[in-house]
Amino acid sequence: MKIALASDHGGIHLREEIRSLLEEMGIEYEDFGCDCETSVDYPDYALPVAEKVANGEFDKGILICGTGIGMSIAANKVRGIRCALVHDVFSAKATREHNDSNMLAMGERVIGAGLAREIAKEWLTTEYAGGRHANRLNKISEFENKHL
Ligand SMILES: O=C(CO)[C@H](O)[C@H](O)[C@H](O)COP(=O)(O)O
Repeated sequence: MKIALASDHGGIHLREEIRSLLEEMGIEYEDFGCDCETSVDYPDYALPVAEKVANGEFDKGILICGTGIGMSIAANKVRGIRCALVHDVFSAKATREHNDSNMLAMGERVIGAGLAREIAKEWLTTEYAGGRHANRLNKISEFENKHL
């Protein structure tokens, strides 16, 4: 599994935590920034990283900003992306099993490092359940193919 990782200025500390988690878990990743503590615009990070996941260059992506909201809104504009904004472990598991989410967004100003690590770990290790959920995802794909 290869993970694409990015944050804006509001998520750099949590991004460091996720980097060390990925290293501990032995998961390959590439960090796409941001590189500075000055203010940047989250779509400049969310959109290119989401495109790399959508085109298969990376298996999944993790995005962090102050709330995770801006990153998730931007990433979900890319066809084929199912980016889940998650701040609890139950939802991390559910969104992999039910939504086959291929991107995870979290907010550094919302949760602490310990919880973020637990969420990411659950999300990275939970498999998609398929079955009835596939019908629902197909409906989203059909809409995307028709309208985007
Ligand atoms: O998009 C967001 C909120 O929905 C992110 O949390 C950003 O990190 C945040 O908006 C950045 O805010 P700042 O006041 O410019 O640091």
